[in-house]
Amino acid sequence: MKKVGLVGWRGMVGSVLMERMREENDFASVDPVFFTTSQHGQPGPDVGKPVQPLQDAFSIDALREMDIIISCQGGDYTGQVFQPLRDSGWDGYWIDAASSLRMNDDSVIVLDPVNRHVIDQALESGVKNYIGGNCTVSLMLMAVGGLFREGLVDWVSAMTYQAASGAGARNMRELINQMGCIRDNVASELADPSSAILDIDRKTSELLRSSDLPQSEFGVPLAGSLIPYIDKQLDNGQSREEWKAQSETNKILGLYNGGIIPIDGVCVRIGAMRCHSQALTLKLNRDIPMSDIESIIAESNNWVSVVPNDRDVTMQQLTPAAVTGKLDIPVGRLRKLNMGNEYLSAFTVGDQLLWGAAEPLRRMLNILV
Ligand SMILES: NC(=O)C1=CN([C@@H]2O[C@H](COP(=O)(O)OP(=O)(O)OC[C@H]3O[C@@H](n4cnc5c(N)ncnc54)[C@H](OP(=O)(O)O)[C@@H]3O)[C@@H](O)[C@H]2O)C=CC1
Ligand SMILES: N[C@@H](CC(=O)OP(=O)(O)O)C(=O)O
Repeated sequence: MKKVGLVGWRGMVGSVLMERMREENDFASVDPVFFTTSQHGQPGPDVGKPVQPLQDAFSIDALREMDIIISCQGGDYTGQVFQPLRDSGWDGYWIDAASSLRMNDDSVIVLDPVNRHVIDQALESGVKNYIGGNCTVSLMLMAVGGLFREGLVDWVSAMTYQAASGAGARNMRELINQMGCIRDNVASELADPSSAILDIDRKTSELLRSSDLPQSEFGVPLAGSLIPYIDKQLDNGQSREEWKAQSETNKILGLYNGGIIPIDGVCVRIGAMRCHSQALTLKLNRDIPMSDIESIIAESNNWVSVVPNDRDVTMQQLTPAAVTGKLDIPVGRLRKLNMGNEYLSAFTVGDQLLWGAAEPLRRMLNILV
């Protein structure tokens, strides 16, 4: 049985990974060793079989014992440990949720329902680093990867509606605290049906602009507002999150050696908890019937489904509230746009911690064992 070192399993992404591994009985087929940066020596988690006490995640000697390491600990940890571990001669498989190694030539971005062929080729040629993609990119490809696979896509514009979870656990808490604070601020007016809505609105706006609203994580209000900027600012005017769309998608699809498909858009943080949504405009290279488009999308993997472009069904099925905590990838609002029959609109929702983070890593581990 392969020795698998798990780092970052206590964090938000790591906990979702642990949940999925328990659900799928993955621990039965590996010999798991749990690492920590802060709780060295404490008992390991319950995974249905005895495990050693927690190992020191900074010990190169302990890490070197592993056949496979799977890290959800974040980019700083990867930056500190990965290269010294490789320099020590360790030749095992490194699976990582962090973005640090994604674009390296000796790494593959894993999303096996979309790029199993790329993964298989890399395994054959001896690649040892398998990195989870950016959540927004992975969710977009789980949704409309079939159209790329069929060679139908000229370009894509992705306008995103990204959940608080992408910014971290503390940000999720802050979003709820902001919501509670906004409600509490006008509780008496809300209880009185005759109170004036413009008074409620004025008090709420004043609170949003004041320092009384908790905002140490986001820096600004998210509840009752939105943030049209995610990740770092780049010199070309894109945010780093927007830059990832084209670079990571083309790498996942194995297109980075030529024939790049342009992908660009605006990434926006909204007050959802853990589901990212995206409004896509796809420029197709020919006019194909909607029924063919729907079948290509629906048949491209086991998790995607087409939601009919009907108001009631859309409101019930194509929302973060409906999708949260599930592996389902619904795609709806499919229609040809006024610009012409080659212009397709689509809206998709996906759980940012499942297919957006933990699930591709879990599946890569299973490919290796
Ligand atoms: N692919 C993607 O789209 C996504 C990737 N990520 C990546 O995953 C990384 C980890 O993100 P995330 O899971 O949000 O990080 P967290 O902050 O939730 O956890 C990171 C680590 O913090 C330590 N920790 C300290 N206190 C606690 C506590 N009270 N509860 C749990 N853990 C604690 C744990 O390490 P220890 O046990 O060593 O103390 C834990 O592994 C990110 O940095 C990013 O690189 C994140 C989101 C999406
Ligand atoms: N940037 C994403 C989350 C994330 O961690 O992305 P990445 O794995 O590319 O750093 C978001 O904020 O929603």
